[in-house]
Amino acid sequence: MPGESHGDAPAAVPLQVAVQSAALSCVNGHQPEDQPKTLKCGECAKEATIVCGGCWTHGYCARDHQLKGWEKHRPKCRPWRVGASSELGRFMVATRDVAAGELLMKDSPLLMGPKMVTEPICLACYRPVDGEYTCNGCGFPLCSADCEGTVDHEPECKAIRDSGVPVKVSVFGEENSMYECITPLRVLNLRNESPTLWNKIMTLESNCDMRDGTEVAAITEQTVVDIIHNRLELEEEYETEIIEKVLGILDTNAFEIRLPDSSILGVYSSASLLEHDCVPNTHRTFDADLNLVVRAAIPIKRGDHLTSCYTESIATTNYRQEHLRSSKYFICGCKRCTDPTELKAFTSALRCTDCTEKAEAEAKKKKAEVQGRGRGVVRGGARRGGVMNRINQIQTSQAAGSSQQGSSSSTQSTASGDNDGTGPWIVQQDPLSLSSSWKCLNCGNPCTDDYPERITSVAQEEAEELEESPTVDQCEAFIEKWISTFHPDHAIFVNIKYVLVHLYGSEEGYDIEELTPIQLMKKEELCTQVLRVADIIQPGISRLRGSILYEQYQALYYKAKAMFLVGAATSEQTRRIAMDALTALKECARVLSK
Ligand SMILES: C[S@@+](CC[C@H](N)C(=O)[O-])C[C@H]1O[C@@H](n2cnc3c(N)ncnc32)[C@H](O)[C@@H]1O
Repeated sequence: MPGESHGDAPAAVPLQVAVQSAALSCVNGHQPEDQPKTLKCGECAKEATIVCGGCWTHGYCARDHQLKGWEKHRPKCRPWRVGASSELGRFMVATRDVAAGELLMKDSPLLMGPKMVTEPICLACYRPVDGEYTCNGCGFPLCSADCEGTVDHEPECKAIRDSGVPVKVSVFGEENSMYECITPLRVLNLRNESPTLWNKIMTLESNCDMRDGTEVAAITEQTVVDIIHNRLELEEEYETEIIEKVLGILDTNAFEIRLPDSSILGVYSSASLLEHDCVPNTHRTFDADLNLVVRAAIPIKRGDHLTSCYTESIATTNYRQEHLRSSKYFICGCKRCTDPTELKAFTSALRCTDCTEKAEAEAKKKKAEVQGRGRGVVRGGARRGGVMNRINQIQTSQAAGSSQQGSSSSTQSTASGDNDGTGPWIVQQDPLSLSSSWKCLNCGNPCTDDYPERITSVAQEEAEELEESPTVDQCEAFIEKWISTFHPDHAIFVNIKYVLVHLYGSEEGYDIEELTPIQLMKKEELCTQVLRVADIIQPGISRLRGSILYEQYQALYYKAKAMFLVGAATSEQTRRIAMDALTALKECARVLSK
């Protein structure tokens, strides 16, 4: 038709196929909202025979009506559909190729509330509170009278009011378990107050069968169920099974929303269907109205599942597996988890002492030979010490494209090297098996018993303590202490290096303007090391990459300036470093603008 463009309209899918898929994805006995029900043609209201192959939810009587209606449907259409399998439950599948950064969904919250254990926060605006103002109805601290009587706060306020015993929160600024039944109560309240929202939430996976008999279920039984039944006297209103189902749904599906001064929970309908993968292909953010915005992090192919990471991404395979098993009740079989090297990210790998010692001895021998041969030649070359020497070393390694730029010649360098999967790295042979042995990729020697787990947890504990109030010196000392034990890209190091990258430029005495060229190079090296891992475990659009790229830009920009000023770089060299800084900044802007 003249003037109409529907060349990019999705293919047509026979209605029968869509109905079968909907039946498959109809779990928990509920028909998901977005699946075809009674389908009429969007153009003429006749019985539909096909559906739009983009979203699989919009029906037409025939292809010509689909093409005619495409411009109208386009804004509502989406590039994914819901699928289902016995292993995964429901999941999302791309119905066409999707470009990195493309919007996949903008999901509004079905419900929000405090985390089960949280510092005291206002139950209306979620800002931290100090107890100066308390709700006249229920006694919970709020930030002001404006927050009293808000719709969000009403369910728990009413339940407490009705019980006749107001709450008294007396400890502030630290985690408090008095908040654990608030969000469950808000969900339960929907059963009477908003059946539509209630039904939407009830279609979400609760993992009830798997939770049954677990420690988590036992604890919640003693706390949340007890408070609701005995303290609030709502036993007749909410039976134990429904409270447990709500708790299971919250555990399995609630997203943590990080606000400027606190963290809360949000329940979302579509985004809950994202499948887990330790290398996700989507990126999540929250907009100002706390809608969950999901974009493709990398290019996604038609037929690929849309995935998100449910657990800490910078963590060892054992940590991720344990977290997913105990809180989401599944064993992750993703490519990262099943590969002993984690796709060469090496975030769980230890260092083989035997191989490292051998390599060090060889390196020493070679160095002595070279020094013996070169004696008399080097001496005349006026070995420049200090900054200039170091700058020269780094420039040389940069020119050679070395991945170990700026690192010492030590085989225990903190830089990422030997990442081709053959280095002296001790990895788990079968990462999904709890009894798997650990072996060195180089010499094949096995590691004794539970040593990897034990040493990792000792270092992890130390790292967590350090992260509470870290300093540059402490982070450097930590890396120095553990570098002979772990791969330089071990998750513990990546986390500490992430902190360190930011401290170089922000800690008192380490202001970005005041950093020496050596310190700027150190910051740059650390960025390169963290980015190597980030590119594998959080590729494309990711907060981790965005944040490090910004620090890399800063390091390069100030390095160019500092080197030029001390005469350590020519104009051409300075221009090249500045161009690298610009490239990092451009990529940072691309990543963070999504
Ligand atoms: C947030 S829900 C995802 C939607 C869910 N599949 C459904 O049908 O409602 C999380 C649950 O989905 C399943 N799941 C998600 N990703 C998985 C994966 N990679 N492997 C196995 N099960 C997975 C697990 O049962 C998990 O507890």
